[in-house]
Amino acid sequence: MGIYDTLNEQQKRAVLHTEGPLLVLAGAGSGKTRVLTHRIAYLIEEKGVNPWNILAITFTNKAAGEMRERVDKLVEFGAESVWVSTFHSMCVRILRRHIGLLGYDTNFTIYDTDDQKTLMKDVCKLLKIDTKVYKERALMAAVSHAKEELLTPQEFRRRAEGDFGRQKIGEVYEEYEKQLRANNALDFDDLLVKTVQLFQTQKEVLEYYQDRFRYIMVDEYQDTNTVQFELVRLLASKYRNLCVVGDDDQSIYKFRGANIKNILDFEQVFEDARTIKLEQNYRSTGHILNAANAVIRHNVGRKDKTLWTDNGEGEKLAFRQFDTGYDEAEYIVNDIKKNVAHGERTYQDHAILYRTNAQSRMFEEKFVTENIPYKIVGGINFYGRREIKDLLCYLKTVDNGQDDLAVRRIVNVPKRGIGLTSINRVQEYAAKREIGFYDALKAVELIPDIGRGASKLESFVALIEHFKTDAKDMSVSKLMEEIIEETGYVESLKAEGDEEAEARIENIDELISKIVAYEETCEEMDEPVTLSGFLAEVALVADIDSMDESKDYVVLMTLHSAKGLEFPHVYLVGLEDGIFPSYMTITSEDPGDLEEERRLCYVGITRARKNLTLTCARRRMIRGETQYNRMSRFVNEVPVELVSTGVKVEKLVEAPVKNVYKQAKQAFQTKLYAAQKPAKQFGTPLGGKLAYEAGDRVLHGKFGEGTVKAIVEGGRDYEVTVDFDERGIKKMFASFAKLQKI
Ligand SMILES: Nc1ncnc2c1ncn2[C@@H]1O[C@H](COP(=O)(O)OP(=O)(O)OP(=O)(O)O)[C@@H](O)[C@H]1O
Ligand SMILES: [Mg+2]
Repeated sequence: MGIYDTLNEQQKRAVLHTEGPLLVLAGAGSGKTRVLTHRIAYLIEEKGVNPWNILAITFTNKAAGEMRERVDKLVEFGAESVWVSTFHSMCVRILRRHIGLLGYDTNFTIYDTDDQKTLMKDVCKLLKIDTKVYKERALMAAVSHAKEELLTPQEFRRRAEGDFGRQKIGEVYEEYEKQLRANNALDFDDLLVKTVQLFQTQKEVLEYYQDRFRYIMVDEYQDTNTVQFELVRLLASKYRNLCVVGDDDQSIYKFRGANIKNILDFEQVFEDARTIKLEQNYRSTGHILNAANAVIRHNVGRKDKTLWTDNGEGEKLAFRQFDTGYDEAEYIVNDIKKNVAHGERTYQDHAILYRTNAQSRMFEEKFVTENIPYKIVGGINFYGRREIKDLLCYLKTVDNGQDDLAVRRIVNVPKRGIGLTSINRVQEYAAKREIGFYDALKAVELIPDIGRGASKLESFVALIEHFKTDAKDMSVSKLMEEIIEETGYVESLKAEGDEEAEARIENIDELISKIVAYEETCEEMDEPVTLSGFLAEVALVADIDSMDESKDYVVLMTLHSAKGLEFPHVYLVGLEDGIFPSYMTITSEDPGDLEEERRLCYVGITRARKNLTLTCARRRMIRGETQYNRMSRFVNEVPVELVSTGVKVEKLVEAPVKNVYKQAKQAFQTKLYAAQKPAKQFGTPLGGKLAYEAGDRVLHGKFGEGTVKAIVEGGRDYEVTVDFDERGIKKMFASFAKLQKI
């Protein structure tokens, strides 16, 4: 039996222990996730378990995807019937079927953080809450925390008796819930809470899923919170075949309610649970592992365990301290360039990990000027961008007119002369009649004092209704293109004279690529393509999912997002007291906070397989001010003999520019532009005359002087290729490029 031979003794024991509760508690890179995938294979192939009866829960969609891939490789038949899922997507799937039993519509909307914030603002306004005293963000966190702890608004208020501040929060929580429900919407926490409620109140549903999921596995168990634990407990309580794997040293989500007690109490909750420890690390070199062990040993509240490896010592860790954050970024980008130029590594072998998203900017700028492909995971989240949100709100409105926030966002976007006064009148009317915003719009003739605004609102409704009709027999991508076309969205971007219009249009194109990809996956999986399905998927894409392994680029992300992943070369940056560990944790009265920060450092170090570079800067600009920071205490905790601190940077060799991604995108764009009806042109109308031609010297605002190489008709506009003296060859649309003949 080939595949099980690659497991060590303890791993094998964990794989073979299939009946009854099992806890695998082990350090980073010891093969916990690998045990889970092999266990799934073993259950199916050796124990004859129906794949349909297996549920594997992971933390991120990315991890779920990887696990799915590994299982597909190991299992010959039936792998696709195994549910490999995150908590959230599992809950969405269940709720889409059964939430009717809780009085919701099955096409409920999922609110992301931005939507939640807008809603919270509304709630505060309605309750006349002073948002200087009660900040929206803090209120959102309080509500979220209550949900993680499975506290209803009523229970929350009961517990808050006698505490004026908490009472106020309780009121907010109650109203917030009311509004969500009125909009037929759930926030992220609700996905879990409602599923637990469903299981608690609907015995048959619970039993159905208990029978369905006879074998349950949970990865990254140390980061489950109360509601997640409850969900797993309910599902597993009938057959008790539950295997959880985790590492108490990697618990990094306390701020999100993760409860380390879930790991420590596992043996109590599930009596007769077996515990298996894994001690051999297969991921990293000896030096990297020793550094990780040395750092984590400074935490007091932990079960001691030491990992070993027979991978050999490997190279020493590199440590570099720079004058500024800029120098730090420059060094790292050049280092990566050098590694790639030497043919030792590809771009995707490198990951830059930082404490907070804001730290990405400096690196981004450097990557852009060096023309190195990179990807930010999280941070400037694609789906957080204005144009993407606008278009998604159109889709949401077409799908489910009950989402007031979505409708309000687009009612005058692009501008169609609908004023705030009209919108407020509609809003008031809706509130008074206790109906949705869109329903009020549909009855606009009944709204008093609406006056001249009425006809514009009516045509907005007509437009949406027209899309709704079309949506019935149109693919999602076609629908999206139609919406873009008929609302004149792109044209309006252009007309705004927004400097970023070109980037925004690229984003829109990217959204369409995303929709097409969704449709293709559905086809492959033989699942129906639906607008609700697409929106649910989008709502679920944790930031981490913007990472796509098939493309070659450097990955930048926060330490939190890096959990469970591995890279040949990792850069841990911004290692300064005040940044990492953060200022908050240094000054906190609770020493537990610093320990959590140290666990985060342990997670970071253990992502590296072969090379680990630690960097910091003496001074850096933060929120416009220069800060002088000491080297992080975590660096000091790494034994000095494991570290090399060479100061000289080798001479750089130019890396070959390999930009497959851009090329693919350009090809797509050309296709998309060509597909659009020429009647809706914007930009330099084709057939119009440009002031220059191929061979001419031209000047560009940003790229300087260059020579025009080619001019091609690109559907809506001329596509001009220019060889810039300083910046090389670039393709651009004539109307955006604003080239001047010189
Ligand atoms: N017995 C083994 N033989 C060879 N390689 C192994 C073995 N066990 C694990 N590995 C490899 O070691 C690496 C780490 O494994 P895995 O990701 O499963 O560890 P983990 O314990 O889940 O780590 P983390 O705590 O970071 O999530 C992977 O590349 C995996 O393929
Ligand atoms: Mg893992």
